[in-house]
Amino acid sequence: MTERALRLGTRRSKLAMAQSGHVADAVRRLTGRSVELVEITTYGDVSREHLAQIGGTGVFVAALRDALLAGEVDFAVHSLKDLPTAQHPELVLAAIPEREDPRDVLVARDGLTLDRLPDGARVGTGSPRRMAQLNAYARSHGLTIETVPIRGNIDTRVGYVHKGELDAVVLAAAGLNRIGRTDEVTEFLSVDSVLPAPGQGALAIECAAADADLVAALGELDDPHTRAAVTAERSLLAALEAGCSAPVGALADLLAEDSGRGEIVTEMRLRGVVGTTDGSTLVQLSTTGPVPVSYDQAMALGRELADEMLAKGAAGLMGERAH
Ligand SMILES: NCc1[nH]cc(CCC(=O)O)c1CC(=O)O
Repeated sequence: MTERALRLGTRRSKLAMAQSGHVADAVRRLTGRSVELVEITTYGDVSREHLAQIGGTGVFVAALRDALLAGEVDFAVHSLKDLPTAQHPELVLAAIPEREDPRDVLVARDGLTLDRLPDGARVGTGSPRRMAQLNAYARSHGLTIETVPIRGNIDTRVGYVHKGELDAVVLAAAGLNRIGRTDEVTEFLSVDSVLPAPGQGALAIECAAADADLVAALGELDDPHTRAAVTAERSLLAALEAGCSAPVGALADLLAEDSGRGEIVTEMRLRGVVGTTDGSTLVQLSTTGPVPVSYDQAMALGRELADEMLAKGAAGLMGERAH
């Protein structure tokens, strides 16, 4: 008897289709089963409002989860950074595959980089996190830039630069990589200047917790290092009681030392930032913890850093909390 095809619920955007396509291929290779894509439109795709105004996390995610819960699809692929931190009672993140480049990038006219932007340059981003860190960078480098709130899919955002309406836009490297447009990047922004969103560059593969066989099969795609890192980043975000539209950046990475016989990983480092969108105040801290990192340790590292950031006034910088 042949098993029926697995149904992968996906958004229609070019980025979502690319992500889902890659995961579908991997699942086919792994399970030998056929996988079909089922397109679903989410509120985040149709709304013209700015994301920060829609408020609330998970606008891209809700419709996919509804389809999962209704049994219309078997699994779904999300950009992890769009996923609310709260664990869904009936769904499980069966796999978090190896993360892509987590950095933000600049796509600017004439090959410009951040420190060569002209005075008064207009830089498009709808993300309070990016605004806060870009404006802080500008202030500390004696630049004057104007951050302009934009949103839309990658084509729309890059289009503002091509049409001459903006000098630059800031996007996630991973998104451009996945749709094959990395060559349009004019600068990969150092994480020392701009920390990415928690989970940026990682995907989450979600299915019903009750579907034990599928949970196990999809689990083959899991990358434990990525899972530990994004768990710490998302724990920080949750402990700050912030959502995906809050001005919070976080990045966990593994620190290695040369043992004389090759590199050995010694610690996990977690860096976090919160700031006002005008960049006048940033709280930026980091902490380290032992490896290998259990789930509980990753969670604890995030909470620990959040506590330190809150003690330095992080809560007062986040403004209205999105729920
Ligand atoms: N907020 C939209 C979104 N969700 C995930 C990505 C990029 C891919 C990723 O971070 O995994 C993007 C686009 C962007 O921020 O430029």
